[in-house]
Amino acid sequence: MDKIIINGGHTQLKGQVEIEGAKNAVLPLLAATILPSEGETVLRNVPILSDVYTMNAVISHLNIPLVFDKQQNTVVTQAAESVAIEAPYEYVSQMRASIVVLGPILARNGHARVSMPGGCTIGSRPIDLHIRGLQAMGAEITHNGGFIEAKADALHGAHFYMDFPSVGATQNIMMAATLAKGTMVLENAAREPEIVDLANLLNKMGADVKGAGTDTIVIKGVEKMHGTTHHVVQDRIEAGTFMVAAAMTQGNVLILDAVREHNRPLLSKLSEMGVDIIQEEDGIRVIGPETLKSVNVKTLPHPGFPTDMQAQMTAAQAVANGESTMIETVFENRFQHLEEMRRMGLSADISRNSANIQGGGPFSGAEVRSTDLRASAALILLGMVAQGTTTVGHLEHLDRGYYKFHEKLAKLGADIKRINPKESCHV
Ligand SMILES: CC(=O)N[C@H]1[C@@H](OP(=O)(O)OP(=O)(O)OC[C@H]2O[C@@H](n3ccc(=O)[nH]c3=O)[C@H](O)[C@@H]2O)O[C@H](CO)[C@@H](O)[C@@H]1O
Ligand SMILES: C=C(OP(=O)(O)O)C(=O)O
Repeated sequence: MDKIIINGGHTQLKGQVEIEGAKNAVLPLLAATILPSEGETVLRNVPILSDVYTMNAVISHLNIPLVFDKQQNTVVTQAAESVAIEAPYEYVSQMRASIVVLGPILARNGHARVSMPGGCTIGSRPIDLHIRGLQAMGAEITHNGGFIEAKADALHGAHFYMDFPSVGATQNIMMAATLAKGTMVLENAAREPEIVDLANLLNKMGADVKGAGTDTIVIKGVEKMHGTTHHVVQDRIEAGTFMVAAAMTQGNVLILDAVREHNRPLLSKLSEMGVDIIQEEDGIRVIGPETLKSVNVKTLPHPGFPTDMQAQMTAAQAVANGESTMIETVFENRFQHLEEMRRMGLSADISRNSANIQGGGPFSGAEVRSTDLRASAALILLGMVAQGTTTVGHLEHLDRGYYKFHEKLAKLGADIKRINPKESCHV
């Protein structure tokens, strides 16, 4: 099994780093390729990640011809005359995000069968909002044999208020509404940059989506959609991870083409911690201070502090001077990395969704395991600060969302290597 080995305690990251296209944008964009009934769709800046392979497999399974050119980071799909109705367990069990094919398959076929995604290590992750949104548009939904089956002779527009601004539900409902009759008004919608990226692609495909990036999205149904070309937005979570890495290692790193607007809550917290943030022509430079100051952080839906940066920010609080509280409000079980960090010397008390962190260390290298995607990145960041050798296992989580993470860190000066690279998952 692959492992990352870090020799830490002396790392000062320096240089510049390129960031990939966003995992959380490209997965729904790939799902949107189900919608066009004519033409070719070209997605550029597609990251080489195991989740992308999984979504590509789902799309191909639906009879949509798809070619992934890894040299060019491009996916090309051809509109299918007839799209299959079923996304099987085999794929959905590998990646929860495959649930976002439900809306587009239903929109194209009037009938969709998607395996129930189930929970994952960070929480139970129900899909009630996806289902209620589709029901509001006239879909009949049944659960049978581990599948959700959705049927609608003709989806229609409606008003739907989401109890919580779910990212996936917003994407599913938006895509279902593109080909519905009439106007869909989605209130308390998610506002993430990845939602805006999806709306931009849908509009280029001929849809009529307005308000993405605000809490009310209005989708006027159109007769049909066509292929187009689209550049996937930058991964703000990968960018943020390198920002935190620079901050934790007294580093000086230029995050190329980073978008300040997409990482505002993180940048503001890093500034409070004493980190220098400089906007340059080519990106954002992050300079870590000699000693980081602790700050309290609470995760929230965008534009609040992203839950996908919580583990990495917890690693930063661990090395910062002082006590801090991390409150996780989005997922109910997203503190497993703390247990692994304890093995490296972390002192933290967890009470429900709140962790009190006594920062400052000292930290020593240890053998730890990734428990989820962002936990793996956070453990590697702490490993760069801890004295001695840290070994991080279960890299299948890391490969879902980071492309050549260890190589990028090594290029910035970290003493890090990955062993058994041949067995690595597609990457
Ligand atoms: C592929 C992708 O883009 N994944 C991101 C997406 O996940 P995802 O789209 O799954 O996240 P959601 O925004 O839907 O979930 C947020 C919260 O809402 C709850 N919920 C969601 C749907 C629903 O029908 N009912 C319900 O109760 C979830 O259990 C969770 O507690 O947004 C999350 C929140 O920013 C990120 O951490 C994930 O990285
Ligand atoms: C939780 C994440 O992703 P997913 O929703 O794909 O599990 C993440 O990207 O941190």
